[in-house]
Amino acid sequence: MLRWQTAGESHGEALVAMIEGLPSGVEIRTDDIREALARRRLGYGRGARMKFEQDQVRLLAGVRHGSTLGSPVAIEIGNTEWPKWTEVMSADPLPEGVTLPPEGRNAPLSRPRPGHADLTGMRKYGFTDSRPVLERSSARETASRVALGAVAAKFLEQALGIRTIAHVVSLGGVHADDSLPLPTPDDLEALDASATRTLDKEAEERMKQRIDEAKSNGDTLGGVVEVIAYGVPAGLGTYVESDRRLDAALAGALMGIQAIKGVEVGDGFLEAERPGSLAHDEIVSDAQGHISRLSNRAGGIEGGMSNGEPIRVRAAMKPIPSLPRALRTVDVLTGEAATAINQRSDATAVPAASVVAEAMVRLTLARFALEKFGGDSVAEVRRNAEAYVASWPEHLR
Ligand SMILES: Cc1cc2nc3c(=O)[nH]c(=O)nc-3n(C[C@H](O)[C@H](O)[C@H](O)COP(=O)(O)O)c2cc1C
Ligand SMILES: C=C(O[C@@H]1CC(C(=O)O)=C[C@@H](OP(=O)(O)O)[C@H]1O)C(=O)O
Repeated sequence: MLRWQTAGESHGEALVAMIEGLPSGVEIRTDDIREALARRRLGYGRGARMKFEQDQVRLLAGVRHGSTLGSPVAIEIGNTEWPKWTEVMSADPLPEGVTLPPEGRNAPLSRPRPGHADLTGMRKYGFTDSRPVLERSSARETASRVALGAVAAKFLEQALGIRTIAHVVSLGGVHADDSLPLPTPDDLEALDASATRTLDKEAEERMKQRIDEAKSNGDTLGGVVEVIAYGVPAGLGTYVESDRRLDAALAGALMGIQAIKGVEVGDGFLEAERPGSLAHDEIVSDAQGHISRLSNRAGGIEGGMSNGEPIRVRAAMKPIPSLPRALRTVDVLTGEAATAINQRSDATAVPAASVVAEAMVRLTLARFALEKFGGDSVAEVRRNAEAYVASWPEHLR
């Protein structure tokens, strides 16, 4: 089974990510990971840190001469801010006699921020300061998952021809025109060039205006992102047990991203409002006698299995909870009313969240594809997948 794990604090020395269970022969370069990480840093409304934080990537293990070995892949992403944080975040006790002045970045954070893990994290782990909580609950961690997603993407494409794309469908209540054609992986350059990762230029201008307004009001914005996966063969996941459903796994993977509060598969919540006659994807036989669909409202998943249509999932992100216009809280040291600490922060990170969501979809599809097809080398996975499809009667392929 494909497994992955990450470690690292937001202002620690580095993030570390591992993925185990990939076959040999996946071609991957440090630059592929670097590019994915650069994409996550961009986006209109990102805060100051993203302007100077450079992700220093090292492929530490599992890859030789640009190709995976079948052994665990380990990736390190160094924090360029580390020199400023070495003492505050030192793993070892500070040398005898060295104490940090209780100001600046050393100041105890006793005013938990609503909308963050701060308050409950302090109670749960026994801290009187939210620093140890925010260091790991911060979305800095998503850089590790994007790095892993870049590796999964190479596997999916090389073994199975699966490609993904992610975009922003709404930001701060401004919706991109949903009658526009869905983006495909060929739109990646255009999406990279877009400040809000949307192909609707007119909506983009309004989104940017909305972000500017929010910023000048000391406020923040959320939005909705969508990931589409093309070329996924029918039959990943299963209806036979709930915990093996592909839709459930994708929903869990997306909900596991910081600040994601809702997930839709296909037309999702809109489906609940439609009559059955307008909610499903009718099956027809085309001119060549091949089975096909008249629509894809299901988002490529029926019965917990991919059905061969593009997979389409959406995630709703809440507004960034660290507001310049600070929210009310209580100082846990004095019990007195206070306003939440507000360090520099993003006005919105919805474009970045689309990149993170894509990484989670890639990882989840890679896990399900390996479960279905197995194989210790890319060539073996490919052979298994081809034999599987070839086993269907001609008209079902
Ligand atoms: C890519 C990304 C960037 C984020 N940047 C910030 C930020 O700069 N400031 C902030 O307060 N929250 C930021 N967040 C959101 C917090 O990490 C998130 O709201 C917090 O972890 C609590 O969310 P939860 O209740 O869903 O875990 C970001 C989230 C993501 C996905
Ligand atoms: C560092 C990243 O995002 C951070 C996510 C984040 C949060 O609270 O989630 C808060 C901010 O960090 P800081 O408080 O150090 O400015 C963001 O910059 C990143 O995405 O790489």
